[in-house]
Amino acid sequence: MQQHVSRSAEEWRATTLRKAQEKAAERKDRFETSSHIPVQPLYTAEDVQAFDLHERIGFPGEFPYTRGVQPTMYRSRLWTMRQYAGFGTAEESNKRYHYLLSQGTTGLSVAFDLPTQIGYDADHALSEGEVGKVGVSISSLEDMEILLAGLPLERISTSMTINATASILLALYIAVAKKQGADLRKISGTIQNDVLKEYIARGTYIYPPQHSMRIITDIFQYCAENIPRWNTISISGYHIREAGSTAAQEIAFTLSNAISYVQAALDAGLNVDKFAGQLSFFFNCHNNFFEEIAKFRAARQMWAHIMRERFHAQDPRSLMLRFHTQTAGSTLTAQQPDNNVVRTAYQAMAAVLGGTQSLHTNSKDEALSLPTEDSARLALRTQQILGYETGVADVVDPLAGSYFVESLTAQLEEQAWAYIQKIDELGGSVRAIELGYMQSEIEQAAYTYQLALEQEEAIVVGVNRFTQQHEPPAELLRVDPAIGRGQAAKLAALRLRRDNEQVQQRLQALEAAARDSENLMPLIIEAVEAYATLGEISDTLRHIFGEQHEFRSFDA
Ligand SMILES: CC(C)(COP(=O)(O)OP(=O)(O)OC[C@H]1O[C@@H](n2cnc3c(N)ncnc32)[C@H](O)[C@@H]1OP(=O)(O)O)[C@@H](O)C(=O)NCCC(=O)NCCSC(=O)CCC(=O)O
Repeated sequence: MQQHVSRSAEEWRATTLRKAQEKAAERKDRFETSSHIPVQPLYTAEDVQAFDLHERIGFPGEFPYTRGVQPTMYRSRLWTMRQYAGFGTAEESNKRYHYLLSQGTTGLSVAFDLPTQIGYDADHALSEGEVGKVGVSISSLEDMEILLAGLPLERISTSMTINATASILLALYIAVAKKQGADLRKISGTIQNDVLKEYIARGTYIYPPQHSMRIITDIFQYCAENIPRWNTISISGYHIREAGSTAAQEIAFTLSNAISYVQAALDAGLNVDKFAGQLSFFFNCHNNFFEEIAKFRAARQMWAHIMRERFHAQDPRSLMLRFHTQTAGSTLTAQQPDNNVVRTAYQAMAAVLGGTQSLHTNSKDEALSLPTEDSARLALRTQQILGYETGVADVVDPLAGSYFVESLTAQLEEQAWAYIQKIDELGGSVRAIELGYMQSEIEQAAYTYQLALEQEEAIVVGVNRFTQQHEPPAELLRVDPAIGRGQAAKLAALRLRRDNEQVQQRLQALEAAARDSENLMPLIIEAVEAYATLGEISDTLRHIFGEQHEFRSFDA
């Protein structure tokens, strides 16, 4: 039977297809995906003959989880609609979260400004001009109480995009949850806490790698014992992709980083099944529809194998790659911003067909500014239409068995395994980052794409094709530039009001623990509860751990 199919596909190519191509030449000499996988005109059973399809895909909710981590997927529960939001003051951001919830968003996702992300208080000289710009400004427990006012932390899950200062923001969240009287064993959410990708692609790191890894493993251990439903890290390919990587690199570098986190935790003496179930992932969803779906399926399968075979995890939850997706910010265009609604909708559909657990859809104006309330609502409506109107959520992993998607999944995997092997040979992710390896691979991929764009091999509608002369100005959100002064005044008042002796004692206790190997989390929680600020805590750790500057560039 297989022979018959393969023979007839070959015959079809030699006869019917060839004749058709003679009459109507194809649009391009070569069709390929972002990872340079050639795309054939047709896929048939022969493209999946080389592997045991059943073994590769299995069933949903079972090893190797290619078809999804939940047996019923969206038939029981739609993905979490989790719109990333936050700007200006805690008051303004809190208002936006209540608004999003009133419009049907099902999870919260907090964006912090750059000073908060790199451990400077709003009144620090280096914070000037940045306070409240790309996210909310949080310097102390006082701000966090306002940010989370009226939000039931036992019932809603909250993601916080915070990395170098993740331990502090988590401590602040816990402190507010305790004040609300919430049961810490019930609160759930995610901190991004993925500093390795900050070194590679995003840039908000503070300390050198070995100290960052120590803080991260302290968090794994603290959460496993105290807030067991918390996702302790969101190992992110998103920013690697935004920096210009291919889909295959996105999988490979993310999983390589994940391997390093697991290894660091094991080296610190943790038991794999005690922490691995709360590791989570975060991917980009870019434009190449089928490649993106294949990417999610490949990553899930690879992670299950890594955890079972490399780390000998036993608990099924440790083998499951659970992930959040954000549509690709880098595909949004400042030109003809309405087109971004369409791009985002296609990308969102690919994320859902790929089995995402949680999704952020970008707003149409995000190439120009933070989203207005209206555009944030339209982005959420895009998800709601996908979930409630299109029917794509009614069946589990509908594209399994597609010759094309399965073939792409296998080819992406092959490329990603080769990268993982290369990184292992270099000595693992941390070493590869120090050598500048991932950074240089991404730069090369970004450069290749830029050339394709300039030579118009890659088309971006409204940018290098179908442009429009006169575009009406868009209505944009503006963050009040006076916010920095207001935040500084608030902090000055706090520093006068709080018990400064207690603050100093707690910072000293933290410093002593940092010199030693004691878990830092309980001490950071005690410090924030005494209203020590984010900047003071970060400075205490800077003093012991030092600061990381740029990495070298890679010599192949
Ligand atoms: C694990 C994820 C990915 C998703 O968690 P969620 O809580 O949303 O979803 P979930 O775990 O799938 O589902 C919640 C609960 O429902 C259960 N559940 C779900 N589906 C089910 C089904 N079909 N049958 C039975 N149970 C089901 C789950 O097991 C879970 O319960 P149990 O808990 O009991 O199992 C988490 O880490 C997350 O929410 N991440 C979001 C990250 C994020 O928003 N990042 C923003 C980055 S923004 C960014 O970086 C932008 C750029 C920049 O700033 O640079």
